[in-house]
Amino acid sequence: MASVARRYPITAVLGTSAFGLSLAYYGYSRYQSAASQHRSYGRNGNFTISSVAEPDRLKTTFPGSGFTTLTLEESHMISHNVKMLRFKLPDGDAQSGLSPITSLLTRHTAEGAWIPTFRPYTPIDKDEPGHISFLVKRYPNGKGSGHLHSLKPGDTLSARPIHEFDYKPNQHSNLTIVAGGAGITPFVQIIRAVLSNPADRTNISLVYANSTDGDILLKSEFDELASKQPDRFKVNYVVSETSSSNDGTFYKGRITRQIIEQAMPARRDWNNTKVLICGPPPMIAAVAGAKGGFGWTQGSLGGMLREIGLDSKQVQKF
Ligand SMILES: Cc1cc2nc3c(=O)[nH]c(=O)nc-3n(C[C@H](O)[C@H](O)[C@H](O)COP(=O)(O)OP(=O)(O)OC[C@H]3O[C@@H](n4cnc5c(N)ncnc54)[C@H](O)[C@@H]3O)c2cc1C
Repeated sequence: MASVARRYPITAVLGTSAFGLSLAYYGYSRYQSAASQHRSYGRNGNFTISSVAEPDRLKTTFPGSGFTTLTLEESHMISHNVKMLRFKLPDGDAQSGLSPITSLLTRHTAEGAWIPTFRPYTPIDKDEPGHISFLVKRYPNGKGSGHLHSLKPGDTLSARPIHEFDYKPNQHSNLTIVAGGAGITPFVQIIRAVLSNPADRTNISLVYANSTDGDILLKSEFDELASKQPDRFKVNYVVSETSSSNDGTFYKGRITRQIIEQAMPARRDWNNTKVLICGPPPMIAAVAGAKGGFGWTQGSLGGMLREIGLDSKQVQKF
């Protein structure tokens, strides 16, 4: 995931150097510009899967500029380090109205700090009116994840949308998605959007890597989608350590070039294929080459995807 790089502006500014300050400004203006760009996407700067079908009935929450205040309704741990957080939207009748793939840039100022912390998180719910939910993995000493895990019902969070990837039905014949850990969250929206649209013929192949099989997020949903639409959605789980209950359906170890090649369509169909990748920076570096500019740019294509002959235009790093 680009998170380590996206952290740089804030950590640098804590060092109070002029360089740190300019990095912080650069980081924040990038988010501003991403949000402005987002405003150009449809009604209220957003559209949803449901808005495609019923554009006039939709009432959306995020205006496309400025931060919106969300109130935590409830939260619970779903694994040893991942929490599900369900927030109330300011208008109980509205949906989030976020198009795939849009994340929310959260902002909070820690006690005693003089500069806010900004971190992106991706809503994973099915656009239920009045609510928005996140799955947040906690990192040791994590500023953003630690803050979200510490929130109690009634506490508030400021967030604004950042559009990460402009998805159009049938734009690609195949999407190969490579995700690591909580890096799956940006792709949940797009997987649901593609597979719930009968007019969309895009095939999706997911390579999803985790430390243990217990860390796999939303596994039952992915398994159900794969069993209902086996020609359109294939899942390949890769786990470093498998439990004794592993039934042999996982690849053991780390993502390899062979796993990716096996997940991708036949080489003759690569022209219209897009590979999307999000996960820990070392995983992104190994699979697709490191992001550039402290994580603010795509960086050149490297790693396994370059070795197998993909072009940088066919790959999007998050
Ligand atoms: C587009 C996008 C969407 C995202 N959506 C989600 C989401 O829905 N849910 C979610 O949980 N996260 C998501 N993230 C990651 C999130 O934004 C933060 O980067 C993450 O929570 C860590 O931030 P932190 O402030 O807690 O940790 P930091 O204070 O930045 O770092 C604390 C420690 O954790 C380590 N660390 C931080 N990030 C990672 C990582 N990715 N892998 C391994 N070690 C790491 C650091 O090395 C450091 O030692 C998303 C990231 C992007 C780019």
